[in-house]
Amino acid sequence: MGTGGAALVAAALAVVVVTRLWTVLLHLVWRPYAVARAFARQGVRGPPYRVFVGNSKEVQAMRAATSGDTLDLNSHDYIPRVDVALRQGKEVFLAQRELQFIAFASIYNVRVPGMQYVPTKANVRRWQLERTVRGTLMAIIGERLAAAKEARGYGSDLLGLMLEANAAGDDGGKRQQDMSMDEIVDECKTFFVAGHDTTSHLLTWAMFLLGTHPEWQQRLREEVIRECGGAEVLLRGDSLNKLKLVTMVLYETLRLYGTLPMIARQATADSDLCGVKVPKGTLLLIPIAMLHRDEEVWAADAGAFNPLRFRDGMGRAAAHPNALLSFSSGPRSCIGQDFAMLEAKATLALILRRFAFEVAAEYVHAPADFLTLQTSKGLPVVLRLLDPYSWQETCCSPIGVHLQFDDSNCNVLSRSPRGVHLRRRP
Ligand code: HEM
Repeated sequence: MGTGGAALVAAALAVVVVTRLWTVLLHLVWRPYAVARAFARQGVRGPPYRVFVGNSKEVQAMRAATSGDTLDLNSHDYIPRVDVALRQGKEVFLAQRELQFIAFASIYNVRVPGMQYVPTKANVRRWQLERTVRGTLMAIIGERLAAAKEARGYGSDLLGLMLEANAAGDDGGKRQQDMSMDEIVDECKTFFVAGHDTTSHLLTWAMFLLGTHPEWQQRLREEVIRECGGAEVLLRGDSLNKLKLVTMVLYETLRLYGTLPMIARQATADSDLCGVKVPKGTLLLIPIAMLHRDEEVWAADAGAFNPLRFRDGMGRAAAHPNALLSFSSGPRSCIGQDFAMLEAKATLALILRRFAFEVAAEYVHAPADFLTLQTSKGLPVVLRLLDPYSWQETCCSPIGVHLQFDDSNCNVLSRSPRGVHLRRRP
């Protein structure tokens, strides 16, 4: 290559480097400061932004400071434990009563652009897991495609419908509803994650609340037996739909211990949120758990377990009909909410018909936010078998169980005079 060629390559490289540098500066310096200034002018303030780390360090320090705290069993105020940034936001929120939302420009982990491509230990593990997930899903899809070739069809479930949409795209003309294989794999991943942990945590927290409120547990048991019959009767969808008290308890569980304590939305255009100007691209964190404890919306007993607030339905439980945000709201709300509620009702009905239960003494009440709201060390409960005729406790010894609602994650920890102990696999 001549001198001219080398100069050309160097110039091209320089253009690429300068463009990249400009983008990095824009994202890491100019934009965060501009957004923080824009919000500050409107009265929404937080700790000052620092290049690269934002407010992550403050958030991490505050989370670390509260991680050892445990709560009283009657306290449902885990906000300071799981999101101390929200507590700080609450101060801003309260100080600026006229404002209707809190904006956070910080995220917990520092995100350096391009870092996701660096083979760090965590990234290598992530890549491995992604390969495994994709491989497993593609194997399932492969079986369906093979079955379809034998003219047995794609199946009538969600995967079958998506594969049909994929095949429809094979005839050349692309339609809006056609799906690529990558889109199908992504949808499957979403459903695996969104459809499993969420319901299992809802059930765990419902068991916690019923285990600490025996009077409600008994009311629910009576309702289940009245509407669905005893343990020997098969559960039916129509009888599950009649379980009003169970539904009320599940809503109250979702309010106090909703699986997703916070969701995020990005402004796709410059917007006006109740008088606060939100610039395009701003990431807004919606602190669901905190909103669910707002006394102006949920009444003075917002911090207490009171399923009766839902006696006239979800829409009338609070000052705003859409106040319960556990499944989010609007066009991107949870697609599986009816299914989740039915699943939870059926599981609770099965348990309530067979067992009386209480939270074991060794339980540590320290809800933790690992993307979903979880118990820190499982939920040890003591189950007492009920006599199927009298609904009284039998004379069998109680069984101590670590509940996880996921048998693939449980194993027998020990057998003790009190029964079998199960614990989550590491
Ligand atoms: C108690 C159980 C559940 C809770 C609390 C819950 C909560 C939520 C929330 C809050 C969202 C919105 C997330 C966001 O916008 O960032 C969501 C979305 C979603 N959920 Fe659920 N969910 C539950 C169960 C399920 C189940 C059982 C399924 C599937 C069978 C499911 C599938 C989905 C899907 C696919 C989305 C994404 C919808 C979209 O983006 O358009 N969820 N869920």
